[in-house]
Amino acid sequence: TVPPPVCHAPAGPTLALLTRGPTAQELLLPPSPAPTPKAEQRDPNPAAMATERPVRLVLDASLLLDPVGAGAPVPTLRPGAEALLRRLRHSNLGVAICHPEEMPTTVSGFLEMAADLNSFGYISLPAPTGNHLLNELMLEWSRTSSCFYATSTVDEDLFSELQSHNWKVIAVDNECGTKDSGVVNIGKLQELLITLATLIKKEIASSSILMVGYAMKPSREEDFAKRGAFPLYPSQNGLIFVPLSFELHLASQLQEVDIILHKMTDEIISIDPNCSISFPRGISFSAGMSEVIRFMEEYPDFCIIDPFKNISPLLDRLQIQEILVRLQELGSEGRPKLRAPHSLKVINFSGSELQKQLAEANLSFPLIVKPQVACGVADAHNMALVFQIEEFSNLSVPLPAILQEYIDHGSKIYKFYVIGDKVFHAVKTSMPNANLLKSSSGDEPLTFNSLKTLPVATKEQLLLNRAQDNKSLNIGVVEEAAKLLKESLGLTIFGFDVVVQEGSGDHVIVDLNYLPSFKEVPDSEAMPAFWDAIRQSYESKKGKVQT
Ligand SMILES: Nc1ncnc2c1ncn2[C@@H]1O[C@H](COP(=O)(O)OP(=O)(O)OP(=O)(O)O)[C@@H](O)[C@H]1O
Ligand SMILES: O=P(O)(O)O[C@H]1[C@H](O)[C@@H](O)[C@H](OP(=O)(O)O)[C@@H](OP(=O)(O)O)[C@H]1O
Ligand SMILES: [Mg+2]
Ligand SMILES: [Mg+2]
Repeated sequence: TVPPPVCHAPAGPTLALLTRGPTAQELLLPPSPAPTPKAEQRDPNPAAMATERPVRLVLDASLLLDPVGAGAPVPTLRPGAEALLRRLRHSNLGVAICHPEEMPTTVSGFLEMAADLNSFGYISLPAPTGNHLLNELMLEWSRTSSCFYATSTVDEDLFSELQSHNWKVIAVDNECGTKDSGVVNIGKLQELLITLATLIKKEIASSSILMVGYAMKPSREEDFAKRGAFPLYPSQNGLIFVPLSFELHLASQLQEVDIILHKMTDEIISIDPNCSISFPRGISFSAGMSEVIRFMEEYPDFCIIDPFKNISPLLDRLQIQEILVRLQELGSEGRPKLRAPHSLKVINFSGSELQKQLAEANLSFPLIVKPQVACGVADAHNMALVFQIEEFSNLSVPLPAILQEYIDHGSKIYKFYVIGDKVFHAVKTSMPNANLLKSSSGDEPLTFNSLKTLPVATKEQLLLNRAQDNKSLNIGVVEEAAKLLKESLGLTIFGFDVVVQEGSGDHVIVDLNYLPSFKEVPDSEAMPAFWDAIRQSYESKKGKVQT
């Protein structure tokens, strides 16, 4: 195969940019963020100026390779490096991995593969000779971008050459440290992102730039990050996002951060099902989240999205029911009724009074049975559809449970998402009418997990539904409910599920969720709404504190 063209800078030690195909500039780095419109069109909003200059980050090989495995036949990444690369991949920074040219190909190949996997560029750094250490491309970057060089190897000559061209050097975890005052020294790789974010924020030096520290489970972080939700390079409305690391000292991270964004239910260890949940009562959290809780007790004015007490009711399907019942005054003449399903809390399924209780709660079979605990623990989504009272014996749904009226809704569900002051909704296939499910369940309850094994309608059942005269959704009624929910819940981002009852056309809200994934909303709409919601929440909280 023809060796990739190598673009060499002028004589002397150069950075040979190994490229395949287009010239180094296009290939080496993923497209940098869109350049700001020309000065005359520049948005006066300082946050818009945040997109003034692309930010480029060059990672030296020493930062990523596991020093313990040095010289091993197969190179390995240092602990934490894989997470760092994954986060940088979605950071909207221009990133390149740099390694000495004379490095064994087993190692350089490994790094080049890591670069390719993460859509980074890579730079092969020939042995330093003479006094020119930067090649033309890096010099050009210095002129057009804010540039950062992160390494675990001290090279004073390279550092001073970089700094003379306005590069910021970050030295990570190097034993001897560096005398050079301009170099930012940090102890652990996990500190790199927040250090970088702090430097970027300082570089932009606009008071409107806000740093958001987020805490959620890795899979949820990845889902958001892949959509571009967490840029390290300021979003269009001036937000910078960094992961909060529970392995580092929290207070020092929060000194740099303006907002905490969290999904506390991802950090729940257990919930006491026998006590009514009222944060913090009934809930035990991970050590990391417990530290965030203590921090908020000490600094109640710190902006957190969202306050634990506001989220707490959404962990409890009984409290969700109480919230939804309050909405029922909404209905008005000539418009579909918006309501909660009839429901009843039970602490066991064998109560002799059960039949009587059901009648008092205006409940008849089929019933959908859900754990009272709505999320945060593994079995929060273990449910059952029960067609007759006999099927309650040995029912596997966690107790206490909520028995809910099952609404025949033609297997169509409307997932509404309130993101700041915007309301989105998506239509998804849902469970079919009860008669279609009963036939397949004999005299047994239909048990399922709503996240993993929801018994949604089959193609045939969907066709059957088509024939029905399904009442359509009245968006106005639901958007009014969304507005009321937002005011009463005090939440920045939440979701709720609406089904339209066949026959009556009642709009029934069957579920309420905190910080859902709103996967169905296109990124181009969801991300700006997500960022605006965060900034609005911050500004309204700050406004309240100042008054
Ligand atoms: N009362 C009801 N009548 C008819 N169908 C229902 C009812 N409640 C729930 N469903 C159906 O079951 C699905 C799961 O129920 P629900 O949304 O309450 O579970 P969840 O575990 O809270 O799900 P999520 O992941 O949305 O939080 C709903 O999406 C809907 O398809
Ligand atoms: O994982 P727990 O704490 O049990 O709570 C779930 C929520 O109840 C669901 O609403 C989430 O699904 P969506 O993000 O699609 O709404 C669901 O998100 P996930 O399916 O991405 O994990 C969970 O957050
Ligand atoms: Mg739901
Ligand atoms: Mg839910």
